[in-house]
Amino acid sequence: MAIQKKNAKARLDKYYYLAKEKGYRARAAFKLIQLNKKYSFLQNSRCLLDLCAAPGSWMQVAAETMPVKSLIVGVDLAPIKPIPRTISFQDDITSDKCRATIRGHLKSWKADTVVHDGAPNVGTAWVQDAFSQNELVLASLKLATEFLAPDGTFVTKVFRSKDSAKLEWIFKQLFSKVEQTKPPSSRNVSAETFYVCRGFKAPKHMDPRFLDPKHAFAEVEAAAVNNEAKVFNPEKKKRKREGYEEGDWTQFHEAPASEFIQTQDPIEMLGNLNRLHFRQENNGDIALAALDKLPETTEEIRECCSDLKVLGRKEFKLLLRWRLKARERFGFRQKKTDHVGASAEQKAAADDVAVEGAAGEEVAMVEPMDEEMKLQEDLQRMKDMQSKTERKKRKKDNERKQKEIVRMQMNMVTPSDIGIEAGGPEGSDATFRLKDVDKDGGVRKQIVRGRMVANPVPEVKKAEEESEEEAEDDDGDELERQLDGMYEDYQDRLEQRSTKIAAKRARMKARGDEDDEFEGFDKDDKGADTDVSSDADLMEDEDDGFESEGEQAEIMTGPQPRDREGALSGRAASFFQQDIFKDIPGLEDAEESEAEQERDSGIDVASGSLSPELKAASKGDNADQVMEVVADDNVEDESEIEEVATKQDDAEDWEEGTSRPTEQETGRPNIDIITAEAMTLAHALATGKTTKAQLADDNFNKFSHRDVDGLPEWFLDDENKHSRPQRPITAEAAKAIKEKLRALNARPIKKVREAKARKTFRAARRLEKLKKKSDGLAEGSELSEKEKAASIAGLMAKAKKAGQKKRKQVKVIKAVGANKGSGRPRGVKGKYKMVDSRLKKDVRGEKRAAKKMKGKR
Ligand SMILES: C[S@@+](CC[C@H](N)C(=O)[O-])C[C@H]1O[C@@H](n2cnc3c(N)ncnc32)[C@H](O)[C@@H]1O
Repeated sequence: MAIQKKNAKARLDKYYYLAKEKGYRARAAFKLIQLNKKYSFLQNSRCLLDLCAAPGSWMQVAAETMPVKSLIVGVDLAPIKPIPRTISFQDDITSDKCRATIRGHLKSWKADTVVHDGAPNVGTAWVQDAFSQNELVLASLKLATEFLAPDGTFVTKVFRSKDSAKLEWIFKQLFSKVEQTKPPSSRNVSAETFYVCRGFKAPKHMDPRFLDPKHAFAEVEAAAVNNEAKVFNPEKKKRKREGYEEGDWTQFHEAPASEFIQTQDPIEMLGNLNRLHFRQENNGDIALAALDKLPETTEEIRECCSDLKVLGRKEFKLLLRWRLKARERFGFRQKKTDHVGASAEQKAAADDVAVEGAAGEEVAMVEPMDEEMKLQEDLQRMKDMQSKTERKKRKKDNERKQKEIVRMQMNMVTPSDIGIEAGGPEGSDATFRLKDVDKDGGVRKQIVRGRMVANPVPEVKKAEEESEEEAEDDDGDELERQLDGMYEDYQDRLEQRSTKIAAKRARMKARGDEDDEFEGFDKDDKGADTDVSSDADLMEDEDDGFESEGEQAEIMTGPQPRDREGALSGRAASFFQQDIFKDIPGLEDAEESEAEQERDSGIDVASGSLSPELKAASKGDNADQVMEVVADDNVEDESEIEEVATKQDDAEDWEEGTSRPTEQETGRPNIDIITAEAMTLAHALATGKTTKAQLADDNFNKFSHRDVDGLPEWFLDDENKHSRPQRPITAEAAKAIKEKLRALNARPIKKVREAKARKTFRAARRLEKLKKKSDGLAEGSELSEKEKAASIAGLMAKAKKAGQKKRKQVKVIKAVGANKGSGRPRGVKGKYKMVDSRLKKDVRGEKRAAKKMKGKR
């Protein structure tokens, strides 16, 4: 009961509610509305006949849509409440009485449109429903042919069934245009569909059998079942699209095996049955018993007989051979088949399965496959297999490439990943083959960083050509080179993320023994911070004075800018080095305060108290070790972001003419200590707890003088990281580093500092202008002193105002009179806010409530 209720509820869809709202008697109204929208037959009709019209929603729609004074006649088994401008009556549309009544109503008129939405009373079996609905359709068509005007339209509902095609054929004989459609308001779950038949041909004579359901839906003899195909091509299963046989209520069919031996058509049996059994019925079957005992009836044969639906060609042949042998044993007469022109093998094969009985007995032949067909089949199978594997491979490759791209874009590619893939199985045509990328890593860098260009730049092409030439290189060497290149890229990326590593690399460069490979801080680099002209251009536009993100990222790759200018970016630093900034006190202050901060941070205190040993160590061989300890990864706090400036770095940094004292002048090494470990070491040296010799000694181990020739850089880096003893750190050193970091954190961020500097710069410029103007006023004009003073005061006020940001005023409009209601009040421009007494009360109420709550707490 509950389920029924639920289903009934589910049927109340939007069309149900729409019909209710519009006053239609049934949701079916929308079907006619939608059909008419598509085919526009109602507008041009003057006379309409509605067959099966109750409760009358189609008649309502017709009355609404058809021209005034149109004739609308509706009939149904059920009574129809009167509808204005329409005639309705109660009758069975299949009856003669109904036809006569319609005639009486139409008189001499002919209908322009006949519509039929009939549905037999449901509740019986579906097949029966469909059949009676089709009968109803034929009955309505019969009436239509009688009352329709030539070229008229017939619209009918049809339930999809195997007879709908027959109906469609009939419609096509009577109408010039027949279209099947399902309006959106017709539920998807419903099998109903609509036929709109236009252009009634109005034939003068019609065979009465034409619209007789018995004739119209008479079964055409079913095509013979191709059992041979079932038996000899069992792999190709045909779906039962037309349903199961009439009267065949079971899905499982079996027969005694003896019947299979005796039958004239063994193929038919094998094709239709599910099982051949050896079961003895009550009255007994001697033939079956004998067959059961035959030595030819092996276990395999029994197994095959037990489920014929799963057998393949081989098994069917086996059964057919078994049948022949059994027949031979039972003395059935065999007929030699004449295979004229057939090959010996074909004959043998055919003989194998030919059923030879008495003279004139029907023979079932199994045509053997000839050689060519076999070959073709094999070839086809092989081709299929090959294309399948290729497809699989392509799919796999595509998936891998997709993943690789995503990883590249996310900067997640590690050298080892690429290394594996580069040497992987993709072959020479792989899109991301790194072999094809230039050796200096330019393009490769772009690829690894996910900035790959769509069209290869000339260098890439060149690299491709080169790589083709190099293709004969030893694979091992190539892989090694690629690994090295990738390792460099990896280092670059790490460097971008961590200034500490950048500092380490800078030190290595300064040491003089370095690599040409590391070019991160090359002065000629296009993105380098020393390009003053371009920087000036960039900063000219004050509003977007900050670099674009990409540029910023590049600037951030090098550690120098912050070293040199106290956290101002290289471009900003260069910009502020212009003459115009010389006299701006704020800017100098900012720089000085930076420098002071740095001095006060305790770093210089520590480095200043370095013993001569450490100073010497920092310059000598041991400096490497000290520095490396300084920048060692073994730190608790990853946020240690101070860079180390060596002597050489400093020399380069201050070339530009700033007045920072050199190392020689101060007599102190410009060393920053950034790890607790380095601080411990420095303390130990400073306090004399250790000596330079001791330090050198400590850093000596069995790996110190190993032969590093030919070892890849990534390997050495790794070794350097792990072949060094872990040094203890002291509490004081850790505290000192913490202090230093605190001081660092207290600094305003770079962007804030830059913004402040820009503000100061603008103020200075304004002042400059003001000064010029007031000078002009004071000197040139013939104004009195008082007037001059007033104009200067005015200028100053103006300049001050210009410095302040203008705030857009918001007009407050009271919502009374004409201002009440929605939309912008008349005569009000710009931002405005509407207030009314309600809002005022609400705000006051909120405030009161908040106060109360506060008091409670
Ligand atoms: C879906 S309703 C029609 C709805 C109608 N088009 C409307 O808009 O209100 C189907 C109708 O067909 C009618 N019907 C079924 N068999 C009939 C027959 N033999 N003669 C007349 N009407 C019949 C039923 O009484 C039922 O009212």
